[in-house]
Amino acid sequence: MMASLSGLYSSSPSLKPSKNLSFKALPALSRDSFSFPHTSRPTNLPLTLSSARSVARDISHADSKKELLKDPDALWKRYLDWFYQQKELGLYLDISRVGFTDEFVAEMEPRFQAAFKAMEDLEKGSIANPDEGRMVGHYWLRNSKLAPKPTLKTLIENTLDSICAFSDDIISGKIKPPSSPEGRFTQILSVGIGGSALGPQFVAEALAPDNPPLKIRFIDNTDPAGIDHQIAQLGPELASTLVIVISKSGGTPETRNGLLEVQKAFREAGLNFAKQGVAITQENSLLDNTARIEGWLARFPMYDWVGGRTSIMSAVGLLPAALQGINVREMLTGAALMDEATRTTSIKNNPAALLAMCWYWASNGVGSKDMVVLPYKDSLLLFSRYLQQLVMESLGKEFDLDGNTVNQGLTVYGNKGSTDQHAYIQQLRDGVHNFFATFIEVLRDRPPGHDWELEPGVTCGDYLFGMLQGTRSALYANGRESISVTIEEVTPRSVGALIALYERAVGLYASIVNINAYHQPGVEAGKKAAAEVLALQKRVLSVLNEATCKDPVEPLTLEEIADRCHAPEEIEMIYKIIAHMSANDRVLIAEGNCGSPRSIKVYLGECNVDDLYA
Ligand SMILES: O=P(O)(O)OC[C@H]1O[C@H](O)[C@H](O)[C@@H](O)[C@@H]1O
Repeated sequence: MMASLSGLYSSSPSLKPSKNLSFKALPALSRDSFSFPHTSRPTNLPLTLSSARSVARDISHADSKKELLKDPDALWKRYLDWFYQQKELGLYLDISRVGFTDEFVAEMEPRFQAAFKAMEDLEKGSIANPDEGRMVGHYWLRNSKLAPKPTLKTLIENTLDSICAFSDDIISGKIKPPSSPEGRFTQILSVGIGGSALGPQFVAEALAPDNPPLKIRFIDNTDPAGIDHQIAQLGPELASTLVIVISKSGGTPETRNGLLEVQKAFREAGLNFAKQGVAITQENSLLDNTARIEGWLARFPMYDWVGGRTSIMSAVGLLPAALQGINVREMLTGAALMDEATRTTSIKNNPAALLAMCWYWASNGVGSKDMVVLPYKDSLLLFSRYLQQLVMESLGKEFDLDGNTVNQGLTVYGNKGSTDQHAYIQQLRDGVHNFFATFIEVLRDRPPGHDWELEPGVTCGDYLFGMLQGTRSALYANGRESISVTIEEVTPRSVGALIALYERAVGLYASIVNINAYHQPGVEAGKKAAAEVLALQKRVLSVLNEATCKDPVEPLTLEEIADRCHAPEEIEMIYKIIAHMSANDRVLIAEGNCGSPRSIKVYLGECNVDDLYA
C-alpha cells in the first residue's frame, strides 16, 4: 500500500535530509521550492539553491495539491496505515498529513536503530550528557526499577513517599502554618524559573481541580513589579502560604532574588519564613545550605542526573501537584506506560519515533520549519510553552557530538485553539510557509452529565471539534503539514503520557541529528553578560559616589564616567545603566535629560562616605 502512497505524494525519488545541508541555505529553499508535498525535494545532497529551484519547477505545487484533494481514498488509506494508538492510555497519533515517503522512512531506519540503541544505553545509565559528564535519568523517576544502582532506586522511591506524606500532612492540616487564623496552609507560592517553573505551571493549569486544597501562584522572574503583584494578591493569606523555592542548581539569580523579596515580605508582615519555606534543590547547593541553616519546614532533593527541563516527574513537579490534590502516582503511571510504548524499536509502532521522524521530514532535519503546537483545550494552554523549553533548549545547539558546527534547533510556539484561529492562523494558512502544525485533540469535552445542545444536535464542544478539524483541513488543502495527537481526556495519566511522549521524541531526534540534548551551554553566555552589566553598574556607582562626595559636588558626563571606570568602550552600557537608575530615582541628573545622552551630567542623591573607603 505504501508504494502507491509514495506515488500519490510524488513521482520523484525521496529525500534524505543531510546534516551537510547548510542551515543558511534553507529558508530560501523551503520558501521558494518546498511547497507541499515535500517529495518534491531532490535526492542528491548537499543541495544547491539552483538545483532545488529546478526541482520546484518540475513538480508544481498546484498539481500536487490537486492530486491530494482529488484522492480522498488514498488519504484515508494513508491515515489508516500510519494511525497509531496506545490503547491503555487512550492516546492516538495521526501523521497522515505529513508527506514523508516510504523511501524516506527506509532511509531513516538505520539512524533510528542507532538512536534506539543510544536511548537504551541512556536508560541503563550511560553518560548520555558527555559535556557535563552526567547520566540522564528522568525515565527512572517513573520506573525506579530502571535505575542503574539500588541506591538510586531507593532514593527515588523514598522521595516519592515523602512527597506524598508531606502533602497529605499539609492538606489535612497536620502540619500547620505557625500564625495563620485559617489553621492550615491555603496557598502555595512557587519560586523558580525555567525547568523549575514551566512544568509545575503546565501541570497546575492542566490538572488542578476547580477548588484545590491549596491554590498555587508563581514567581518565575526577577521583575519586581511581578513579584509585588503576586505578594499583593496573597494579601493576609501570606500567613497561610507555603513557599516552595525550586532550583536544581540552587544558585539561579532570578530565583534567589524571588526568595529574598518573599522573605522581606514575610519580615514586614511579622511572619517567620522558615516555618513556611520548602526547598527543592540538589544536596549542598547554596539553596540547600540556606534552607538547612535557617531550619526551613522541609527540603526535597533534585538530582544531578535529572535535567531542569525534564524534572517535572521529580519533586519539582510532583510536590506542587500533590499539594493541589493532583494524583501524582497516576501521572507517573501515564509516563511509565508511554515510556514502555516508546521503547519499541519498530518506528511504525513507536509514537515518539513517529514524531521525531515527522519533525525531521518537515524541517529538513535542520529546523527549517517551526513547530506550531495547538491544543484545542484551554487547560492545555501551557503545553506549548512547556514544550518550548523542552524542545528548544534540548535541540538548539551550535555543535554536534563530533564538534561540527550545525546550529541545530526546532522552533516551537503556539497557544491554543480555537482562540488562535482568530489571531495568527491567517498567516499559517495563507502566508509564509515556514511551519508545520501539531494539533492536540481531547475527545472528552466535559465531564459526563454536563453537556447540553446549544442548538439542535450541536454542543459547544462540537464547535471546538469542528474548528480543529476545519483548521487541519484548511491548512492541508493549502499544502501545510500537520500532526494530530489525540487523548481521550485531560487526566493525570494522559498528561504524564504526553510529557513522556515528547521527552522521548526529543531524545530520539537529538540522536538522529547527532547532538547532545541534555546540556545548555548557550544559556551561560547571557548569564555571564548579565553579571558583567551588574559589575559595571557597581563601578559606575562607585565613580559617581566619589564625585558626589567632593565639595563642591562634581557632576560627570557619560564620557567622564566611562573614563573613570576604565571602560570607554562601555559608554553605551553606562548610559543605559544611568537611564535605568534615574528612572528608579537612584541618581540625579544635574543637566540635560536621559533622552539626550550627550547633554547629561550626573551625580548621586547623596554621598556615601563609607563606600568611599570600601
Ligand atoms: O533549576 P535551576 O538550577 O534554578 O535552573 C533554572 C533554569 O536555568 C537555566 O536557564 C537553564 O538553562 C534551565 O534549563 C533551567 O531550568
